[in-house]
Amino acid sequence: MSSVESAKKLAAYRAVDENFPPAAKVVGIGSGSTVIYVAERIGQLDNKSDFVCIPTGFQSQQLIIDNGLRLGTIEQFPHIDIAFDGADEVAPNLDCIKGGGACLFQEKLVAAAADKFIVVADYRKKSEVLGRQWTQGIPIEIVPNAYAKVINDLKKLGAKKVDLRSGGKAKAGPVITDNHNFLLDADFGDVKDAKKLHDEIKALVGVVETGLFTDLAQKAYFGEENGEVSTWTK
Ligand SMILES: O=C(CO)[C@H](O)[C@H](O)COP(=O)(O)O
Repeated sequence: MSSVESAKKLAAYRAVDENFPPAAKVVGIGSGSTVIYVAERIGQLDNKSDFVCIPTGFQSQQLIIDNGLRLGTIEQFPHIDIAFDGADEVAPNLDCIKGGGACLFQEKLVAAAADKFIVVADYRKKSEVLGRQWTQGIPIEIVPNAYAKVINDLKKLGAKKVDLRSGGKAKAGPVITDNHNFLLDADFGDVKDAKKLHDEIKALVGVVETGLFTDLAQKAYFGEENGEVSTWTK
């Protein structure tokens, strides 16, 4: 296993071991490559028939099923005890950029519905200022036919570059999210006030949600290159 992969696993296992409430009834499961290890660890619990897991997208739903966990929906269980998720970049105040895996809307829905939101990541995600490590831009989910207007609006707000995320080799044309929307990646350089920028972007007609997660995470676990785990707490 590479050092990055083992860092992800260490962070995820430690986060579950230290935070999973013995009496949990509803648990949010995020998306991405680090959360794979969260689902694996939760799947090793003896009491896994006692709680349901709420996914943040298609991949997350498969992780829940593959690890023998009970699947529920956010419509059935709008109050979540604890949610675990990865991040693309984390600032010391625990503001995050998320959405690299195109799941940001459901990830934010689950995080916002959770009493406790724990971030798991490897050492590359730590950042003094958001926008310095994750340089491809802030992911923004938009209603498809609004894309041209929202690109113009984002440039007026100060974005240096805005890309309509494409499917690359896997799909000609734009990525379609689990909610049948498009994604923009907007590069604003250093993000000094994530809440303010989020509010400005969210106010644009056509925007569904932004990948700026502010005031949501209580603790972040980082797997380090040397095999240790460090934490940042709000
Ligand atoms: O926000 C996300 C998906 O939309 C992921 O949580 C984020 O991209 C981190 O993924 P990984 O653990 O693979 O680095």
